[in-house]
Amino acid sequence: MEVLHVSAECYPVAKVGGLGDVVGALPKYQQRQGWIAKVVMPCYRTRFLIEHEFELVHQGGLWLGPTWYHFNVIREKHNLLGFDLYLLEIPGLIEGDQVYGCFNDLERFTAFQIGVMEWLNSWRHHPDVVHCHDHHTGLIPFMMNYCYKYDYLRQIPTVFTIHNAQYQGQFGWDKAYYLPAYDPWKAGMLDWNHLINPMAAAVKCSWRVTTVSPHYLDELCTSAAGLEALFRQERHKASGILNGIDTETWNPATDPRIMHHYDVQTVREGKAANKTDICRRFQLDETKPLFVFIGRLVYEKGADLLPDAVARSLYESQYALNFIFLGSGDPHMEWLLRQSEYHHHTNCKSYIGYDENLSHQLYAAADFLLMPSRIEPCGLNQMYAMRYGTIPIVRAVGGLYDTVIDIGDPGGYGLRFLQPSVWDITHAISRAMELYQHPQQMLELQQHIMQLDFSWDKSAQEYLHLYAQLKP
Ligand SMILES: Nc1ncnc2c1ncn2[C@@H]1O[C@H](COP(=O)(O)OP(=O)(O)O[C@H]2O[C@H](CO)[C@@H](O)[C@H](O)[C@H]2O)[C@@H](O)[C@H]1O
Repeated sequence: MEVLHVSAECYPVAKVGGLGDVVGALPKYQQRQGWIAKVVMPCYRTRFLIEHEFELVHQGGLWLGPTWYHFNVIREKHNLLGFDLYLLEIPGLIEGDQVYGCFNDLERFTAFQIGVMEWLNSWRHHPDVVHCHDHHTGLIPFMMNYCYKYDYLRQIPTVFTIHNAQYQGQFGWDKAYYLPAYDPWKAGMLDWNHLINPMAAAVKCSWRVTTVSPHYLDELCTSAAGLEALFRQERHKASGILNGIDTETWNPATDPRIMHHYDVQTVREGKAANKTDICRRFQLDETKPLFVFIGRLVYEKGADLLPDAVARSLYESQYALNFIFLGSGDPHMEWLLRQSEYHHHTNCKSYIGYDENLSHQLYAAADFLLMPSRIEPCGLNQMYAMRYGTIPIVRAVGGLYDTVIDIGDPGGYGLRFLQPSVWDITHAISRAMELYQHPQQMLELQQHIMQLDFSWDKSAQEYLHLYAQLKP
């Protein structure tokens, strides 16, 4: 069985968020389970490209409307990631190390998808499945089905995984000429609300659709940024497969990014040593419980609620706790967090920016991780936190609902709250403070969550079952 993953991100080549983590790990686990897994992504000029050796495997050309682009496909030479990694270079269009947010994202990602189609069309054999991730690859299932040029690829099963349905990549019909000629009777497959919507097109045209947690799939049927009716309609071919985590990259016993390694037996001392380091760096009192938030600063993640929750919790607890925020994104939210630090500088610190090393160090040092998400398709941070013995405080939504059980419920090991509101977050923090007063109970919980199995093995198996059902 051979699967080709198509994605805009793949760790450690280029990562903006959780999509990169998943596409960097799932193929590796699939490969270990005896399949052939390959990844193709755009060739950004990241450090990975500069520091590793690549070989040219294909040269071709593509039309983006009236414009002709030459493209190359290069392969990483030494199989460093545990699977074949292909980068699609389009000189003059995909330049620089930026993944998203260029003025011409539409052209970059549409050309990337057409390039993938052209390359696939030239293969002498077929992959058994083409697995696309999120809207940047959402036009591929449509092109495989309805573009005359790619008739040869129609029999290949396609799977589309939704990591975040908030971003759909819509654009106007005036840009329809970017696509290679397609059956005009099928134009409706591209349309949602009078726009070309790659996310909707992928849901309609893929053989199977998956979401990154079962609960998120249920939520999409009632709340999907305008696509609810579509999800209800296509529910029969959709399933929720919970993400795993790469337990080799994320292992407190070996993680090269953290200062003090530890395991289940040494978690108390190990976390204390990491906490001391971090608290010294951020000039915080290490005897107080440490709460951290790590993530993209966007409305979905509820980051805007944090400043008020911090102020209230500090006031109620008489400044008996500390916060560190690591994130970047919406400038207004960045400003809010900076203001929070300014007003409560003895107890609250923020690092505005992206820092992979610091994120690992915070998972290792913190007592609690806050995730007040309004929307969370799966969430990886809570699983990383648990692997590092950090107790998650999460809003019961999407994958957070599927992965964290409240300590008040049988078998529980985390803290859950219902509403994305300052009041609910503050209440959850006060429950955590109460727990912190009982070191033995904390230790038992830490040891328990470190042993929970969130590895990819089970989920990779579920994808295998799914692929096996797809017979051309
Ligand atoms: N400033 C920063 N510095 C360092 N590291 C940072 C960082 N900001 C974020 N990260 C890292 O980026 C990743 C974020 O992953 P998430 O799953 O939480 O979110 P994201 O919303 O990007 O992913 C989407 O896709 C994933 C994968 O399917 C789903 O889990 C998720 O719910 C969905 O929203 C984690 O590895 C985190 O440590």
